[in-house]
Amino acid sequence: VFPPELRFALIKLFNRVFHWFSSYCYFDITEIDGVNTNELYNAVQLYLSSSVSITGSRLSLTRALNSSAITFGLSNNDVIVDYFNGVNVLWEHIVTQRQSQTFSWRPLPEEKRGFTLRIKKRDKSLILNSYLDFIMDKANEIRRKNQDRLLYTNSRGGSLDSRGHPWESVPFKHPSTFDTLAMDPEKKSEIMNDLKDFADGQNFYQKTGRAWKRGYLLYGPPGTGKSSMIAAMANFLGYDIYDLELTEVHTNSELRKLLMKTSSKSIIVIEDIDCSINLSNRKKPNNNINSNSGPSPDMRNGSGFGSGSGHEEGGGNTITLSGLLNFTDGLWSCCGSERIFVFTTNHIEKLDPALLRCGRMDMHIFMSYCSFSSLKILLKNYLGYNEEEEEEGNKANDVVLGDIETVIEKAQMTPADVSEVLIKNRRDRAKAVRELLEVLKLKAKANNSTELGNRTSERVEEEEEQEKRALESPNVDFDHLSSCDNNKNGEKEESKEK
Ligand SMILES: Nc1ncnc2c1ncn2[C@@H]1O[C@H](COP(=O)(O)OP(=O)(O)OP(=O)(O)O)[C@@H](O)[C@H]1O
Ligand SMILES: [Mg+2]
Repeated sequence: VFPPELRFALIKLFNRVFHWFSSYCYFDITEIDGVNTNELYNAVQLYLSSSVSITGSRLSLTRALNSSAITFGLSNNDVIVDYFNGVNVLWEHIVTQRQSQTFSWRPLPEEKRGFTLRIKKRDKSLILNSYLDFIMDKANEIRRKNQDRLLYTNSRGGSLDSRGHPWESVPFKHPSTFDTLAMDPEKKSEIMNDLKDFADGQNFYQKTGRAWKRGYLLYGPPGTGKSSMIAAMANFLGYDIYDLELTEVHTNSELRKLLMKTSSKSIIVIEDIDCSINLSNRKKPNNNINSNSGPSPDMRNGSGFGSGSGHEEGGGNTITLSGLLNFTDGLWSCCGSERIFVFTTNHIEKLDPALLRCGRMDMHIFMSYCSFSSLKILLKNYLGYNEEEEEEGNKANDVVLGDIETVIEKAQMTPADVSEVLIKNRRDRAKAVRELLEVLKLKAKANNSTELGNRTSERVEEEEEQEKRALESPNVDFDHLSSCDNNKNGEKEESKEK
């Protein structure tokens, strides 16, 4: 009877009047907001999954790819009541069919899903101020517990994904823990305590006015467990890892954006920091400046790392030392909290003093060759070797272990090499230990002879030098046998003679 416009207007009016008298207000949280995925939707879903398990009447079960836990969710159009700070709220999960595919950069799901939150109008401020934050925190916590950890990388080279994120993530499943990590037990517990203090240190950092972050520099030869240590740290604290590939970052502002998109409770890792950036070019613009006196003004202004002034070589990397320092230390580094920076390198001597100076990286950890105390951990983990148990009888093994102890420092084997030997023989404990001793002995011997060799070659070089000096006479023919430089001299003198 009514024309559609009038009908529409009436419905609108009715709704308005209804809302005026209703003591409730409603908030819609849709799964997709424009073209971006709504983070809050995912958070609410996870959050409700933790409380839904008891009260919901109909639940949907999901298990994410590679995840270790099943999550419960509200089924379509189901309702659940939650209780927060003395206030009752009602959540409804609403699923409708999407009408027509509107234009978008990526295909949208067939269904339109969203949560509706119903609260009393008088509770509005309380809920909006703290409830949603609470949900976000809780969801992060649940995610960490369920999915173990996430490993993020920026391997896409600056391009963003459909959600506008520069980071790509996969579930992080590294089994390394501080128990499996072979290193000096004292050093290990020192690091563990440091991490624990950091994680529990919110009040301390607040009180002292420091940003809640910490930096570790891991250095040592390849195969000594630097990457394993990072995994162990993540597993110990339950943090996500952001593996930052510096060579994929082109500008300082890109670096800053990456930082802004990291979550708190995370470890930001830059592996092989000496290789990630071209350090040799760095010195070019600052030839006259003593690099030991900290970062020069030039470097601070942006001609640090990468291609010198940053504009040469067709838009190569323009990441600068100052950019990197700002990344770890500057105001931007505090845009989240509870973050750990870890840099690794095989050559600490190649790093710029500015990166090493006090307070920049809070702890420098040297990952060394396998020591006897580390070996004991490996023996326990790989062979089930138990010291007390062994003491009772197996004297033969004790002798072998004693021998190993005397030779292990000389051998300079990495834990990676040692584990290789142990894995190969893990079925036969005695054989494994014997073979390890053999390998260690060989290695020690080789090290000894190269040391000797080095010394003798030094001596030989010296003698040659002396001989050369003796031969450096006007006689031209002899010079042909020596190095290029002498050769040139020779040619010159030859032409002179002519
Ligand atoms: N300290 C250690 N404790 C236990 N396992 C270790 C240790 N060091 C190395 N390994 C073993 O050796 C392998 C290689 O170690 P890892 O990748 O951690 O070395 P790295 O120091 O990061 O080497 P690189 O400098 O080449 O990156 C690991 O898979 C691990 O099993
Ligand atoms: Mg490594």
